[in-house]
Amino acid sequence: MAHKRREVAERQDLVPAKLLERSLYFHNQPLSLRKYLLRDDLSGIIAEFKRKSPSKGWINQHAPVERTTLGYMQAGASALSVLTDGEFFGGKNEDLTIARRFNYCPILRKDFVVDEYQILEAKSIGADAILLIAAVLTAEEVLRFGQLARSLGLEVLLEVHNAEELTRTLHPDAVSLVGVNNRNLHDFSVSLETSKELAAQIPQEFVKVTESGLTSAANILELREAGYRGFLIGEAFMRSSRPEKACYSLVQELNATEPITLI
Ligand SMILES: O=P(O)(O)OC[C@@H](O)[C@@H](O)c1c[nH]c2ccccc12
Repeated sequence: MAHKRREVAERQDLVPAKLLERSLYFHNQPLSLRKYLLRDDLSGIIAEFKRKSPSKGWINQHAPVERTTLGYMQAGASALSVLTDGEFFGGKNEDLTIARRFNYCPILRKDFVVDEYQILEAKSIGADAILLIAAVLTAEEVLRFGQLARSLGLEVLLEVHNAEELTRTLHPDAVSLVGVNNRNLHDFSVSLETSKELAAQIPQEFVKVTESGLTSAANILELREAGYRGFLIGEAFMRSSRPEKACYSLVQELNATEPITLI
């Protein structure tokens, strides 16, 4: 997080917050991730563009962001998640601006938010929603960052790993979706049980998203049963040389079990 703070300070030297804030006036009304996930004619899949990760190293160095994100949406994803962190995930802000230019759908900006400036930045690059990670934030920060995001029309997905993080940081004035991360931050192991166990503790008013380690239609159906409406999937798609095709196959697999064909 110290690295993130330095990076934000450098960017703020280039474009001061006041200047960035004034430019936001010209931006379009964001799309609601909540609403897209609650539609029952869509898959609920949030397809992620991620080149590398701390647990796996490089996952995909070559897939172009234009073709991949456009392909994800054509395949039947409900929304996109784009990593903009460079150090650990090989992303950049430009990846999100490109995804924005090519797609009409909610886009989640995935980064480590430690400063208000990053929220102005998220809006300025065309995001519709931001991620706040409970494990690295205080309850006061979640509230402050969440309210700023809301005032800009951005939705907040609060990421938690356990009940302690959930009860400590969940604030209805700041958060509209809760994401349960199945990946253990300490040893990177994944268990879908994490999502199953926490589901009942998340109040109804929040849209539930399950994150990490999802690989099959069976995983999605199982977690939908448990109350989840959003399914964040990165690696299972990105490890293919054509991530959008992997997404298409998963949606087809899901369609085979659905009474209606998902669009
Ligand atoms: O690649 P996976 O196992 O499908 O996981 C996607 C997503 O959940 C993961 O990238 C993620 C979840 N929370 C994060 C916070 C920061 C960066 C990345 C993440």
